Amino acid sequence: MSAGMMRKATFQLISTFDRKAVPLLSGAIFRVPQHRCMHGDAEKKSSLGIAFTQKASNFDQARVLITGGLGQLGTGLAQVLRMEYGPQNVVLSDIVCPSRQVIETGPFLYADILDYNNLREIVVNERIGTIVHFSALLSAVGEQNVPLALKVNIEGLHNVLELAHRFNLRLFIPSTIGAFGPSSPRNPTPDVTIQRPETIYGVSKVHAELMGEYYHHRFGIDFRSLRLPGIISADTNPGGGTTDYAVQIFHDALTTGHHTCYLRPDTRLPMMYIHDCLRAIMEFLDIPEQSLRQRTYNIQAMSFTPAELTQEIQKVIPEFTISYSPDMRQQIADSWPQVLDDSNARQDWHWQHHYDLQQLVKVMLEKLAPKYKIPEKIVPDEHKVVATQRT
Ligand SMILES: NC(=O)c1ccc[n+]([C@@H]2O[C@H](COP(=O)([O-])OP(=O)(O)OC[C@H]3O[C@@H](n4cnc5c(N)ncnc54)[C@H](O)[C@@H]3O)[C@@H](O)[C@H]2O)c1
Ligand SMILES: C[C@@H](O)[C@H](N)C(=O)O
Repeated sequence: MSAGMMRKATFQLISTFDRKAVPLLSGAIFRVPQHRCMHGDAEKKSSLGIAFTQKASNFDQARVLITGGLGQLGTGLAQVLRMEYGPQNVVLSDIVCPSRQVIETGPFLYADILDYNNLREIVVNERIGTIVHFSALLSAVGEQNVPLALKVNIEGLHNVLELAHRFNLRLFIPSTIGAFGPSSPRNPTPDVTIQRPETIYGVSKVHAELMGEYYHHRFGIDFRSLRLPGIISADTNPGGGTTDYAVQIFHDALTTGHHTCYLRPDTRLPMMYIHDCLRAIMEFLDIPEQSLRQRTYNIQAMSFTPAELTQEIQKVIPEFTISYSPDMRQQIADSWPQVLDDSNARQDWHWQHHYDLQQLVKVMLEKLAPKYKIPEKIVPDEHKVVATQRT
């Protein structure tokens, strides 16, 4: 399949989420790095001492490994990467059982982020050139099991950094709004400011940002990170964070008609529709190194409170109701940014979000209604999502 056809196919895939709101994903993202094992053309000498150039074949192309790939973000990213680069060139991995669909759509491997030798074996055997490191315990589950969060989020990170160093891998590790704390400015929160998070998740993500940047400066590793808001998706479930209500509320609106929210009605947090998130990752990884003034960028799309989200849902489902019963997640949310300042991302690599609150509500209801066998007319035509290119 030609590159153009692949991009068209990617667009078609994306258009199953939302027919018009996502543009074509651009050019080559994962340039083949100078892998120490075998990548690229190489000057070799035969046993007779005759020099010849060994051409890189498809077999020698560097490939992408996604760790923690069966969570909320991994399968979606694998889908878009595979449409661009071929199913075999993107290896999903996790420690949980893959669905039949995962097994049928491309390579999947068991990979415990705490098992360095197994990871090294995978990098060598699978000719990995880029790691997208998604394995983590999120903010709420991290607080419930701090020893495990320390292991997965910090020891796991060290394993990935060591592999990147040894094999000269490219490394993308998402960070989060949770990397800020109560002493950070909250509205807006700039890229470089006080970072004193009060969750083990946040502490481990600041550690990841700093360690990644250290490995970049010290060893030249192409480390990149985006501080993501709460991600909202209709296709996958969130993994135990503080922003999860903003997904569950849509399921409740279409089933029971009532949502009990664990946050107060006025709790404002940055959020993003999954398409914008996946597109941001793809675009960010495609930026030439010299265009990046920093290695870790904030990205922002929308910020809303549970009360504002409810109002927007009620425009489509007027009988929907909400009640509030704040729990320990309230304290976490109160320490996080309300709005991220992402002006550096917008300036350096032209980041733009496409989905605002109104479009988010429409696309989520449109996508979830058929899953609950609710006629699509729940979203009246005038509320259907239309393409928007925000300027
Ligand atoms: N989803 C969001 O709202 C959001 C926002 C900001 C940043 N992020 C970051 O993006 C990344 C992916 O997020 P997500 O929402 O898909 O997370 P998730 O919780 O849904 O998935 C994490 C995955 O890590 C796996 N995992 C746990 N322990 C592991 C181990 N020992 N070895 C290998 N894998 C292990 C889990 O099985 C799970 O599938 C995380 O690093 C997260 O911090 C997510
Ligand atoms: C914000 C993000 O890091 C995750 N959804 C959490 O709430 O923990």
